[in-house]
Amino acid sequence: MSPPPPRGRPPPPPSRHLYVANVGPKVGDAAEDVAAAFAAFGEVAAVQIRDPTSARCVVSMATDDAARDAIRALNDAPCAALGGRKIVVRFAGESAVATMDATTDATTDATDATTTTTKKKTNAMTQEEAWCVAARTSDDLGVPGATLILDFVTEDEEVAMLKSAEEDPRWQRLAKRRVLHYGYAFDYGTRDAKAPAGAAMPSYAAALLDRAAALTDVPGVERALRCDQLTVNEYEPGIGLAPHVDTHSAFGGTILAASCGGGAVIEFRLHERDGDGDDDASRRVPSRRAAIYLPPRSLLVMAGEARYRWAHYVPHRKRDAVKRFGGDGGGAATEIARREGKRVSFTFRETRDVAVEGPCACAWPEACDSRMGAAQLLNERARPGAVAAARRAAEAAAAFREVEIVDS
Ligand SMILES: O=C(O)CCC(=O)C(=O)O
Ligand SMILES: [Fe+2]
Repeated sequence: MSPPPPRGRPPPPPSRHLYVANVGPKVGDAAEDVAAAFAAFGEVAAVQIRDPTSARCVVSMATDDAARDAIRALNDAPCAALGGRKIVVRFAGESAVATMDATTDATTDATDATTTTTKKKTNAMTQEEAWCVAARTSDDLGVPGATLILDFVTEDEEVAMLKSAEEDPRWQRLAKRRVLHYGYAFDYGTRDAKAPAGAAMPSYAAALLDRAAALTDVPGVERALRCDQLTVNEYEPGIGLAPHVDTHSAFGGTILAASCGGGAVIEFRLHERDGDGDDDASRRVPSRRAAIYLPPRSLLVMAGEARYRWAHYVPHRKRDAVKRFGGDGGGAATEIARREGKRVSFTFRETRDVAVEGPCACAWPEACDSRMGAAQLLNERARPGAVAAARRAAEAAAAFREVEIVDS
């Protein structure tokens, strides 16, 4: 008798094509998010996503070496660029690449972030659908506590703010953008701001914050004058910011973000969980997404749910899909806004000190680092049950705090 054939198939030989799992629209990633995550290892030639329900894709790097480096760094490890989710990365077999070629609805050519769409299936997903089409107004956005004020910054102020930032010698270079801090320096490791930034709040801040505090019917502006920290982010076209909730323990309840230079979309993502849930994907996919276009000289005020419960995110792409002003759904309701110039955002926050003020007491413990460790926040996407456990811990902590308050 001849020996039984070896079990399983041999692994595909090295190539520039990668099979990537736990990544894709099903778990909340647009093709450009995926391209941005892999771009750290070299040029990304294409990201192919099979359909809108897929959590797998084929990423084609420009070279075999870049593909090998991506496997080494990303396989079976939490991917920081994709919200800390653990992903699988292997060389793709010919069949995976061929299957994608035959059925792919959207291929993002990540080198210039243009999208070619081949409708080979009737339910074809276009890249614009994978994007979250952005509202023009915060009423339309529908995220409680988020208010956009158009033309808040005057043209003269915009010029002065950009000039003042440009001339500041303290710029800090991050992987994809430059940042500058005033008042207190934001620490990208702890996500806290405790150390003096080496510069007081700039001279333009007082007038802006005074005017913000005087706005009527804007939740949160009553705290504007407490802002003692400013972070300036400079984004080249195509660069974004990973989804995050600004640390509850480190910053107060109102965040104000002024946009200068260029516009961009900011997307809000809500991760709701029903009970313990045993569907892994339902824990990772945002249950709601809503985006809004931030034109130059606008001010976005985030308070309440928008600040504490929803993550915000600037997608890495050169074009945004935006609703037309006054669009009623008839005709072409969506237009493409190109990110042409640099966008420089000015984010004003109020620092807080847990040692003095105690932990955050917001109503959303599942998004609250005061009650959930930062590592746990990252892990919860990968580890079933972590959210429920954290929620139980948070409830226990809240109950304990109530006792403390009653006793004092
Ligand atoms: O660029 C923006 O408007 C957002 C900046 C932001 O979210 C932050 O600095 O935490
Ligand atoms: Fe933020």
